Amino acid sequence: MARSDSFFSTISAKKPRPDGKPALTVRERFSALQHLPEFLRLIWQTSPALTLGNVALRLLRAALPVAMLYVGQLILDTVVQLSRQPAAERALTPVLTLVALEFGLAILSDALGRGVALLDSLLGDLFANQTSVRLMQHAAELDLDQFEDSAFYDKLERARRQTLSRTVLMAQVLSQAQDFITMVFLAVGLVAFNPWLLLLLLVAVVPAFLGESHFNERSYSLVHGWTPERRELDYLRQTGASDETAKEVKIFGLSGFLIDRFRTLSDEFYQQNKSLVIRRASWGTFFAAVGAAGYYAAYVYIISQAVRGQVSIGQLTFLAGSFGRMRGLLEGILSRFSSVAEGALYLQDFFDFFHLQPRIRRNEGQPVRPFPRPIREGFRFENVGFKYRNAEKWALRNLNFTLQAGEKLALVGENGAGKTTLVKLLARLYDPTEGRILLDGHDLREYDPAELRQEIGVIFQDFVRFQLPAGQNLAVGRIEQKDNQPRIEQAAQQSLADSVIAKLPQGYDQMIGRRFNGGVDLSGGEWQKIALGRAYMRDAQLLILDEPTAALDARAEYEVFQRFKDLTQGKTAVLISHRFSTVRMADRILVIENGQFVEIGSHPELLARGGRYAELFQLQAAGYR
Ligand SMILES: Nc1ncnc2c1ncn2[C@@H]1O[C@H](COP(=O)(O)OP(=O)(O)OP(=O)(O)O)[C@@H](O)[C@H]1O
Repeated sequence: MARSDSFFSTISAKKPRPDGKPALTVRERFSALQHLPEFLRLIWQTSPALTLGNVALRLLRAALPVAMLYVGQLILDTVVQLSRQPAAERALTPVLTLVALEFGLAILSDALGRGVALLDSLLGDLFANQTSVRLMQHAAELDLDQFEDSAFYDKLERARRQTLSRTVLMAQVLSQAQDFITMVFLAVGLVAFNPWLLLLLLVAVVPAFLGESHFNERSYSLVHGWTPERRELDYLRQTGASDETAKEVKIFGLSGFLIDRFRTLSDEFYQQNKSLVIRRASWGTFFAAVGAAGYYAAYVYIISQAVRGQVSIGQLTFLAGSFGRMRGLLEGILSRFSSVAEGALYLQDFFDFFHLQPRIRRNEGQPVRPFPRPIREGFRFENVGFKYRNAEKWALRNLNFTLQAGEKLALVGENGAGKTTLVKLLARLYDPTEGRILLDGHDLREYDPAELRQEIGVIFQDFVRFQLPAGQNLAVGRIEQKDNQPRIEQAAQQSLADSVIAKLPQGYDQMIGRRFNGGVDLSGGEWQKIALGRAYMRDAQLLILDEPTAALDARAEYEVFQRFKDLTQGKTAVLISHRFSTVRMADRILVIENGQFVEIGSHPELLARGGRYAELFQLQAAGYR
């Protein structure tokens, strides 16, 4: 074994982790244990009754091993005593009573063990379910911006993987307490006989503990450092075989490329992990031998005491049994201790995720401005600039204009000009990096974001194709109304989705999307009509359609916008489209280029001005001539 790979070199030197960070110090490892109380509180909150029951059964079970060993001692001593008596006086009853007692204890121990396992599994399932719910709830509160950060994804991923494995940690912590109590009982007998035996026990077992905890830390570091790659592995696995990607993977013949990448990454992880588990197994064997040597030294000592007549045969079995069990328990406790500490390291990731706070939220302690009903003045952009997280370039800069109440405003600009970004700022999915947006004269940040979003209906170009029945797919626009069939049908009519749904074998109850049984997929334009219906489900004061009509044929798009104009009478609306035949229907058109304001005005005004809009319009019109 190379020097740099040996156990002693890795335990003494601070070797960098695979993610480039230095290995964790012993102190860091111990400090992770501070998360245990919070973790235990979560378990308690999951089900106080199951937790109490579990603890009670474990306490009872903790006392059984010493009781059984003691009964064993009594049995042997009674047998020896009886064997020395004249044959006629040898009554079996006292021995049989003791054997019956030991039998009873054995049955009880087994029943308690099964009871504990049952409660562990019930509590574990509940805990995993509740944690998944909390995870989804918390993720829903976070900002969009946080979802676009890869470090955030790593945290989310680690927290997600935690939900199941944490139930193992729970059982480990509880077993730890149980075994500790058993050990205290056993130690009392052993110390009374000879306190040095306890010391011998510690000396025999501690090296194994140090080895275990060292390798646990290495394995945590490996797994932690590999989070991004493991995410990539999941991504590759899914991309290689999923309904969403199958089409392009086949057409472009990508499977080889994806499989190669998967193989390279997974092999690399396998190799690193393999070398770790081999070293772990080798050192583990050595330390187990040290432990066994300690046990046999003690055994020889106890036997010699028995031969000298200083302890009875019964005591010999009791002491040897106690020592053997204690060794097992202590080894178990110590090695479990390092996996508990390792589990606590993972807990850190788990709680880290839950401690992430959204920035865009209701200001605690400050009065919230009620949302204006109706909006009187509109939205005013004052010198608004926005830069995406980790981006060099400004997506929007120096934006000054007013979206007047009741106005239909179209946004025009080339790909990447910043149109969608502007809409996201209006919906407060992000806050401006500089400048501010005023609604009726007050900063958007003074309103409750939840209320603001209720008053805004946005359909994005990359709207979600929910794998849900057709009716519910529309109802997601206002999910509280999911059982209001007339309302859903009205929205379908308004968005032209009604004719799509009429063709489905099960109408509004037809599952759409191919993921689930009996699902029917729709064409791009048909999906868009469904998504548009979501906008009509809302009673929003501001409606935003960010190119949700790109896949509609020209006639359908024309009709959609004609209706949109009629149906949103008196409401404020923002439309994004690359088709000028649609754009010209708006009251005013805002042209942006590279995130900057270029011009604003009605279609005739902008044409007359002969600026950028006129140029783009002529360009498109020329294509049709
Ligand atoms: N989540 C993001 N993170 C980083 N940069 C982004 C993100 N989304 C958009 N951008 C960048 O911000 C700029 C503006 O993008 P935006 O989506 O607002 O353009 P758009 O005008 O809507 O374009 P299109 O007509 O193609 O839909 C682009 O340069 C884009 O690359």
